[in-house]
Amino acid sequence: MATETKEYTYADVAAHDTKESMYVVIDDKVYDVSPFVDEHPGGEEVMLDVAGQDGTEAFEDVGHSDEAREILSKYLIGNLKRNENDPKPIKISQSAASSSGESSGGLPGIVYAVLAAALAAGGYYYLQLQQQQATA
Ligand code: HEM
Repeated sequence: MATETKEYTYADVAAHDTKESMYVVIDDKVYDVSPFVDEHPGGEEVMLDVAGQDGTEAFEDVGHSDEAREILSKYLIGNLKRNENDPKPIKISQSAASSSGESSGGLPGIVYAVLAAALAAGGYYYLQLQQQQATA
């Protein structure tokens, strides 16, 4: 009740990554879910996977019910104060898959940029073609 909008940094959250004291970030809000770990219908393992981290994607991927969201809201302790170099929300399924192969960093960004450029160019030529056809 007394805890209103306290601000936590990612480092504050990361310090609570055990079953006994577990903070988790969901949608930039910080939850102390320690009392719930044992009760979680999905098991404690998955909770431990996101303990002290941003579990937004993991939480959303499961498609939790409104009831689950209500339970979550009971454990709200504050807001996350994000810094630029904080890690991105982790995704359980991906972190398991990507642990085997190490791909070079920066690539996805370039891939998106090239795709966007290709789409833009494609759209432009398509419009030009249409105009040519209309005036012919
Ligand atoms: C952090 C706070 C969390 C809360 C309060 C929470 C709450 C709940 C609740 C109430 C259920 C029962 C089904 C429902 O109502 O949707 C559930 C199921 C489940 N949760 Fe969570 N959950 C949390 C985090 C997570 C995370 C991080 C994962 C990671 C993948 C996860 C995975 C699952 C799975 C797999 C089930 C389905 C279990 C089954 O039906 O056998 N949960 N959770």
